[in-house]
Amino acid sequence: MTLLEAHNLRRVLNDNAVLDGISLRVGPGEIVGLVGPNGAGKSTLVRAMLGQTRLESGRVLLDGRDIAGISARERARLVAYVPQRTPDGFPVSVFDACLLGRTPYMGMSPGACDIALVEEVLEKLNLSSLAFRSLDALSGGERQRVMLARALSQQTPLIVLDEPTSALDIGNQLFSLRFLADQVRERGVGILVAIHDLALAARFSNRIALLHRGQLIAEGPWQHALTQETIRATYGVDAEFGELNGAPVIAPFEMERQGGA
Ligand SMILES: Nc1ncnc2c1ncn2[C@@H]1O[C@H](COP(=O)(O)OP(=O)(O)OP(=O)(O)O)[C@@H](O)[C@H]1O
Repeated sequence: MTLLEAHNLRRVLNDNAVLDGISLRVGPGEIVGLVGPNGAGKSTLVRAMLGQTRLESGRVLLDGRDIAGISARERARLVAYVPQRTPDGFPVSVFDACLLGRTPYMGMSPGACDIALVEEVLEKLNLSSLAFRSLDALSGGERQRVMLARALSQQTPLIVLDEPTSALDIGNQLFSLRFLADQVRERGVGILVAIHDLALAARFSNRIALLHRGQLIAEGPWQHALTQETIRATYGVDAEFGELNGAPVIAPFEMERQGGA
């Protein structure tokens, strides 16, 4: 079974193919790490796979059905999205922001089980002390952690995240990704995560999809997708690989100049 499938997606902006024939799938119980340099098309692909982008061609299947034919409410029961940027000017409490994640299941107002679930998620993510603070009054990293809590409150079989650790310190980066990996193991959730940190991507993903100029350059286990050749061709840097306590280490170096200067 596949939770999310993209078939031959093509998106052109300003005569530029931002997505150029991309096919990708995410199944239950796996984390797919989407990596690639700035402007590669990661956010565009993420939004396309959520049915939020007009496409020149291609189609996206969510839970086996064309996403265009699935209502917003049903989509929200199937997939939760953590966007790259948290909206400003959103003066609700942390608790209410997470409760919004329960909207696809609620009638006019939240039930006791919705409230209990949000309380539980906030506690598990060490956010209970912020529950009644306004979202607008939080730091960037705190807000990013709340957006993850909101997505988890949605209790979907699929979670799509666009750079969910970009504002987090190293402790919270590890904590958040470990928490997501636990969701995969315990609940069989499928995850698509766009992320810049190649070592973290390698450590937590079952599969890596490497995007460059709108095309998938490599896809597979990180040892296959992230090689000196693919990193050189996409990021324009050299890389050395290692392992520390079982965790991959990927160190970038400036490429040596050919022929000197
Ligand atoms: N509205 C737009 N009009 C024209 N070009 C756009 C528009 N939105 C995005 N692009 C271009 O599409 C390309 C892909 O952008 P996208 O945001 O998907 O990249 P990304 O891989 O997520 O980058 P980053 O790592 O910097 O977040 C970029 O070259 C960007 O400039």
